[in-house]
Parts: sequence; C-alpha cells; structure tokens
Amino acid sequence: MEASVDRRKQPQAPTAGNGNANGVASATEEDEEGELEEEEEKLRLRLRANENHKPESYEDLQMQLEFSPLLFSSLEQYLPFNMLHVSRELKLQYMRHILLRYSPEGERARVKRHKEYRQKIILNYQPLHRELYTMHEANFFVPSFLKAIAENTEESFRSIMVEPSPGIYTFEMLQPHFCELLLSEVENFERWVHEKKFRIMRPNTMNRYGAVLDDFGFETMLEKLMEHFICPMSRVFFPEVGGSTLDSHHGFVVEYGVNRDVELGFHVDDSEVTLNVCLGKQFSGGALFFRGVRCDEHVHSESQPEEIIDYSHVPGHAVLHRGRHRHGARATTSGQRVNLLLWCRSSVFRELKKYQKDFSKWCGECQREKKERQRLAVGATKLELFKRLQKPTS
Ligand SMILES: O=C(O)CCC(=O)C(=O)O
Ligand SMILES: [Fe+2]
Repeated sequence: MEASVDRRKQPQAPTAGNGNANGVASATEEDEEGELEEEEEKLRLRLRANENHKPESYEDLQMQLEFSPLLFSSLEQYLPFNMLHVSRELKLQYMRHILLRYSPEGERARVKRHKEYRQKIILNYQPLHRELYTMHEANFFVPSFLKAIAENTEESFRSIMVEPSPGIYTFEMLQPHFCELLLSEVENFERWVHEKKFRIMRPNTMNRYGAVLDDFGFETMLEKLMEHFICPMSRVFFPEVGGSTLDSHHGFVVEYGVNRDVELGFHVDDSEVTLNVCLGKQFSGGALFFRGVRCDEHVHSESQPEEIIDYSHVPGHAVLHRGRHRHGARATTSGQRVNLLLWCRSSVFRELKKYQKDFSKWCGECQREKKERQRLAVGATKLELFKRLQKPTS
C-alpha cells in the first residue's frame, strides 16, 4: 500500500489524513506574488569560502532586501578578494546582482508584493505586547532549555530531551507567561484584521486558520530564535539535511478547535527542520502522528511499523523534527489548541539536493532499499563461493 503525502509545495487538494490514510501532502507557504546586463556576466564568486573573512551583518536592512540578511552574510565569504574590503553598500550591490540572476522575474515580483503586504501591516498594526518582538531569552525560555543551549553539547541537549522515535526530539521550551502573551498578541492581531477587514495570507496551503508571525513584525525575533537556539541543536541532530546551514525561516501559528481547523492532513513540511511548540490553551485530542522520513521519490511509500508514532502536545513543550518526516495532526476534539511553528530552511542543502540521488542518510525508504541491495549482493557472493567450493578439484 502506498501512502499519499501532501507536499504543500504546489497547492494540491489536501488529503484527509488520519495516519492510516493514503494521502501525504506537502505543506508550503501560501503564495502571494527585476535586470540582466552584460556587465553582470562579469560578476563572479569564489568557489571556496574565505574562512578568515568576518562578514558584515545586514540585519538592519531586512525590510529593504529581497533576500535574507543571513544569506548576504554567508555569501560574503565567497566574494573575490578585491571585493572583500570595499564598502558594505558595494558588497551588497554586488551580491544582490548575483542573487537576482538566479531568481526568475515572477519570483521577484512575488517577493516585492509580499514585502509591500508586510509593510502595510507593520505600518498600521499596533502591537499589544511590544516586549515579544525582540528576543529576551530569560523571559521567553525555561531555565533548563537555556542551560542546555548555553552548554551547547549533544549531551546537554539530550539531557533535556526525549526521543520517542528516531529523529523526533521533544523538550520543555517556553515559559507559560510567554505563551499567554503570544496567544493574546495573536488574538489582538486577528481582531485588528477582522475590524479592518484586512485580507491576510494564511500560514500555508493546508491551514485555514492561524497567522504568519513574520508578516506582523516577528521576523527578526524568529530569525534569532532559529540562529541562536534551533541551529545549535539542528547542527547536532540533523546535519545530513542541512541542519548546520539553516539560513531562512517561516514562522506562524496554527489554530484548532471550535470555529477553527479540526485536524491537519498527512504531509511533509516545506522545511529542512521544523520546530513545533504548543502555546495552549486547553484542549483534548490534537496529537501529532509521524510516519517516517522520506525523500521526494519515496514520499508516498508505505510506513514501517517502527516508524508509526503518536505524540500528544503539552503547552510550552517543543517537538523538533525533519521537515521531511511525514506527519499530521489528529482532531482537536474539545477546547482550543494553538501551536507555534518555525519552518527552518537551508538554501545550501536545497541546492546540493538537486545533484543527488541517494538520500539513504535520511530517507527511510532509500535506506531500506540500500540494505536490501546489500543483502542480495552478500547472498549472491556467498552462493558463488559455495559453488566454487563444491567444484571437484582436478
Ligand atoms: O498541528 C500541529 O501541531 C502540526 C502543524 C504542522 O505540522 C504544520 O503546520 O506544518
Ligand atoms: Fe507540518
């Protein structure tokens, strides 16, 4: 039996997934909606990064840039020698031109529109709890989480984690007060959207409720959350899917309950690593179900019994998993459940993936096929040896 997964990439009819279902979708950000000159042909990057060069920060230009400020900082190490010490503006211009070469016009127009959409919200929406919009780790996170991150070792991370199934890590993360404030901020934003009759983009192609936190001012704070708190763990637990090179994110909340979504179909996320933290409130049901990690080719393949696992959300607690770990959420049968999602992406991993065929380092089905090939090869060799031994020697 094949499983069918919603990839949330191209909007597809989402399949109602209950874990046994044959539908796997692919969750993608909801879609919203540039010049090549001869001179630009001369723009080149070096093949190897100049590790000794300390790149600039471009974070203050976040709102003006079409690409993540982190991408510019990473790319800077690849600049030719003569560009390394020119002004920040010149470096930025040089890298922007190179990046724009790779981004099709339609995509550029989409990014521009999205930027305008965000600016419209940010200029008009009055936040309720401004203290949430800048990273204040002592107020956001529980002490055990902060200690593990500060120690920054596999041992310290594992000391606060439970791994209910390979590649799924759960741990206590957010303070109850932070969860309450964030819930009230989201409610405030939704009230504003309703009053102003503003049409907002939903978090992805599968959730009809919820809001994109990056769209109303949380982008910088969430970027820090990814860089300083998720990257250290991903580097250790998910290096084979770009966990060491996460460089962009999509942050949102999803809402379930009465007058909201009830469940979420079987899907994979448009992320390399996903952080999913329950903010509350009180609810029953709503468990996450997981069904093994798969590459594109095997996304619909059958699950092995050991890959089947359910996890019940606990407010303040996080689940960290690969985006390609097939999952869905069971019906929230009473109350209201709101979760914070951070889809973390690696442009380097996505680029390299285009040239690869064997994903047996992380795809359960590639691994199974590889083992099977090895088993057959060992069997054939044994048979051959046996035949040779049987032959009478003359
Ligand atoms: O409801 C949940 O906890 C899962 C949400 C999720 O998987 C997603 O939005 O991609
Ligand atoms: Fe998901």
